[in-house]
Amino acid sequence: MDDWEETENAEVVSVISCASTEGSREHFWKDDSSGKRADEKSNGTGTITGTSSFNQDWEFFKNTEGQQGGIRGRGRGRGFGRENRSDFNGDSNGFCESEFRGVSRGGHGGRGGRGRGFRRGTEGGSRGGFREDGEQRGRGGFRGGYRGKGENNFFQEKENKELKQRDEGSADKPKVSYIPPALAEDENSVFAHYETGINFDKYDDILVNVSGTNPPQAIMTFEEAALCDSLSKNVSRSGYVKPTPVQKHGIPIISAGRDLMACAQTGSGKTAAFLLPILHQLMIGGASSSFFSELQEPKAIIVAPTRELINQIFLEARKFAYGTVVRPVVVYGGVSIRHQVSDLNKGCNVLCGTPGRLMDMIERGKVGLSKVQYFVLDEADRMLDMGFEPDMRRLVASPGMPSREGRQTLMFSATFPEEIQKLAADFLKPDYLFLAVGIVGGACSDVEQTFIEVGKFSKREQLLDLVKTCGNERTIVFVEKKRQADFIATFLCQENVPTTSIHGDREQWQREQALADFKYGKCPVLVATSVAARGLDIPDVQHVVNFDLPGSIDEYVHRIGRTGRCGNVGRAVSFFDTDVDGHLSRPLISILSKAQQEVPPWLAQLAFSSASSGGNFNANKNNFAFTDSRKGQQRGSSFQGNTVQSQVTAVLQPPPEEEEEWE
Ligand SMILES: Nc1ncnc2c1ncn2[C@@H]1O[C@H](COP(=O)(O)OP(=O)(O)OP(=O)(O)O)[C@@H](O)[C@H]1O
Repeated sequence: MDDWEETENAEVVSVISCASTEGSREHFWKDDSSGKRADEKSNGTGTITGTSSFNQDWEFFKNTEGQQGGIRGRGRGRGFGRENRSDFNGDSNGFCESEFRGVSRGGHGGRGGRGRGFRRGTEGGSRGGFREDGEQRGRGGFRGGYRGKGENNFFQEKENKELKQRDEGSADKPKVSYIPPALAEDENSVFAHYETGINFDKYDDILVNVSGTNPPQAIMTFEEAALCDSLSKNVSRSGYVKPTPVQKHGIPIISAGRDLMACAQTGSGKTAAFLLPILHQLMIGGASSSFFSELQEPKAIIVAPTRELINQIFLEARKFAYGTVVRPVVVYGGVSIRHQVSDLNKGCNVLCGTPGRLMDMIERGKVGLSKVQYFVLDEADRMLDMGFEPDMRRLVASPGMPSREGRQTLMFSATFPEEIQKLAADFLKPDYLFLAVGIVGGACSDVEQTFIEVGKFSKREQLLDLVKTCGNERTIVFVEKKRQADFIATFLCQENVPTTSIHGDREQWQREQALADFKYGKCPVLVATSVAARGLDIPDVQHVVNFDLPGSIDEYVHRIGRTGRCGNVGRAVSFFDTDVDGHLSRPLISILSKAQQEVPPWLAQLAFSSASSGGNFNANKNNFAFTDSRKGQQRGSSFQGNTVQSQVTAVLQPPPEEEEEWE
């Protein structure tokens, strides 16, 4: 059943987070009135400090409570909305029951991002009415065919008017007023990091392939990268002693001005691989931005598919640019646009954004593209799949954006399906380099993968057993549906397992709160949809549980990559329901064997029987690739370096209907 087809009388339970079995929610909030969260002082390893969003959230909640009520009432949407009130005013005991239950019906669905007509309660409001941001625009009204000149003006005026209205809010559409807490500026907070793990040095043994003409020589040390002084200092302060393979090869390629498509396993330092050479160039080029100008013209644009990920990239950029003239800025949905515009106006050399909000800023005339030298797509295969490809095409076709010859385009991911590689070629110069560290699309070998054959009705009990044995170790539980995320989180809370949840139907402040509660140990279990599958670098995540396996093998690789990062080891346990997950048996076996891990006999049997019965196995179509897609087309051409993997095949499934709304 689709998320939106909730039966009229179903009681919907939603979760903010359940952090302690002592005292009430009210107590929980009041305790932190000092402005600092008790839990933020330590992450259990003593290395992380951070700024609290707690009091601000509370203020936000108080300020918007009326609005949240006000946005309900249209459409069939049904409410999760009361969750907030029951959370904060709820009675003090039995927090699981009183805090997380709340039913609201008749929600104002707002206008769904992708043309869905209705949504549930508060969530509905947040996707519709609460969003005055670019996502909706990106996904809705600005698409379409050619417009004549006059028509363009007409549309432009109409769009400007709409933007203005949205920005100012209107009676039935409250504007997004959430302002994230100010970031801590002190050095310790900026450079907080976790330690590399015991397997960090094993990165050196990974096979690396660079294909394309004249690749520059790899560096072996950061000194060889000859980064400018301040950047070099910031690299050391970040605890980086030696570069990872993707950095050893990626940094000189980018510094040589080449376009790049880079594929390296999860958690192996791709972010720094693109940030360091870009920041270096901007620093030596005497980056200047127009302070307090209404039009900012960044030299680098970085896009990523989710708000949390782009924010993380921004924080990395801010860290490396610390104490220099380079000013990174981040824009993403769910946050007050005015707040972001005023931040932008203070100057911007590197702009990090989710596609919707970024396009919004461009269309509002706040961001000009004519000075763009670097265009970076992180999680590039996601940015170019069906969901985002039109946005990316629109972005590169936007007025002022230099053509691919006039800019440097850089793409990074842990997975690069062949179809996407072909598509990506439209954005890259023809002589781009393809860098493969290890097996393209392969899972991180530091993650021990286990599978449990389980029917859908016993998953909950199995999960409970699992998380109870994990104690306080940090665990991410992935589910397919947003509603399921709330149900499972509530279930675990009721079983006294401090749990929170993150998914695309939660307000931005709730998402940030959930991540903070998870990061700083208040809730060691985070139940998440695929919105948290890619890129998130959360310290000390020891376990990933796939309560539901994802529809695609690539998504599986990204999900389990939330643990076992940067040389640390981790565990992934997946519930395998033969009724629904059968199509994954073959690609999973392939992933397991490439990571040199044991294949459970029942999984091998299943894969074998599905292949011998004809199944939908298609030997010619991989849904994850192992090499530079140009090789097959241009045998005998000038490509250098040969990727060796080839024999593994996978089942090509039609992409599952996407439930999560992306940024
Ligand atoms: N050379 C290095 N030395 C020490 N730590 C590093 C180094 N490079 C990166 N890291 C750290 O490793 C962690 C993972 O890096 P990063 O998030 O860039 O991985 P990624 O390859 O982008 O992963 P994903 O595919 O999941 O997006 C981060 O905490 C980062 O600061």
